[in-house]
Amino acid sequence: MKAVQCKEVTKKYGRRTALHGVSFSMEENKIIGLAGRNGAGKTTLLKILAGLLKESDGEAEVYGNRPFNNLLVSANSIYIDDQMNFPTSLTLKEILEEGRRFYHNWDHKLAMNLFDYFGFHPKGHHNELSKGKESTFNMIIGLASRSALTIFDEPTTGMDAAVRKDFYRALLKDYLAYPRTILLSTHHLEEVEDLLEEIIVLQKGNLLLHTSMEDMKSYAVAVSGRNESMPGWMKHKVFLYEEKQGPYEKTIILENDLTTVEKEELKRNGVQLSAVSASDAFVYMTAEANGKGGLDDVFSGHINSGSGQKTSQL
Ligand SMILES: Nc1ncnc2c1ncn2[C@@H]1O[C@H](COP(=O)(O)OP(=O)(O)OP(=O)(O)O)[C@@H](O)[C@H]1O
Repeated sequence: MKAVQCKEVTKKYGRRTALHGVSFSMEENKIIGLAGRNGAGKTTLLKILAGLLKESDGEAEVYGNRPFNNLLVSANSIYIDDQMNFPTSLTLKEILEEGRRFYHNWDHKLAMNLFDYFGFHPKGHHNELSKGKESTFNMIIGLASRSALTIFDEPTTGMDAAVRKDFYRALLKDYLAYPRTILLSTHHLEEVEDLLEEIIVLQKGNLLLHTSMEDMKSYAVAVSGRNESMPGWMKHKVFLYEEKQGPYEKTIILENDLTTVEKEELKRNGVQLSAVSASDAFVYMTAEANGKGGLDDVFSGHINSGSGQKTSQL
């Protein structure tokens, strides 16, 4: 059975459309990443799948059920983000007890072991935690719930590097022991790319890509060399990014569909081919061609300000 199925899911907030007819499906028992630039629609999509928001058009299904206001879906899924609120009257330990009562797969031993490992005080309160500690506590709930669909929306906000590493390890260990469908949105693809089996990329509310992590790792290739060494057929390739290195040389990031013959010709011409990591490929493929030039232009004063005046040279 599909864990998630989205058919032409659209979400409008008033006149703003956050998702434009997004369609994809996810097999169960996989760890899938959701990536996209700020405002791409990640949280909106995840909240629809968690049943917290209703799609304006199209259909989202979680294990064959429409998630909005659906108790069956709520009982079998969990949505973790950095805005979770708990009754202030409850201690941290009491919150975990409540988790045990609500989630039928809840592993209280795991919850308490992680609670102790990360140094929480049983009588502490959620609203007194630092940002990183709050995310760590929420992550414990997400893992211990062992929900069939576990959704982490930017779960590492505020966590320091060591805690993030612990979180990824705990997630992987527990997933291997108790496979379930885990959907994880992140702005730090480089940190999770070895954890993910698939990746979904949203751009401005549209589905840009849904592919295996293996394919994402070879999605793009960097081609560097002298301008005259680039064969004419290159212009028919999909350029993700191009940068001049002085007047005679350049580096081009291409979608990696080069044939063996093409690669050999490039090498014979002295052009260097190098791999592009999945996280770099993501940055290139979602870079905005906004007509404003690059960041370098901002600092060299080439961008027009809103008033049409040139900004001053820094
Ligand atoms: N409650 C809301 N009312 C109006 N517009 C909203 C609301 N929530 C989100 N939006 C808009 O919908 C779009 C998608 O927002 P969303 O939070 O889903 O993106 P995101 O990919 O999670 O962003 P980020 O990475 O910055 O968290 C944005 O343009 C945002 O301004």
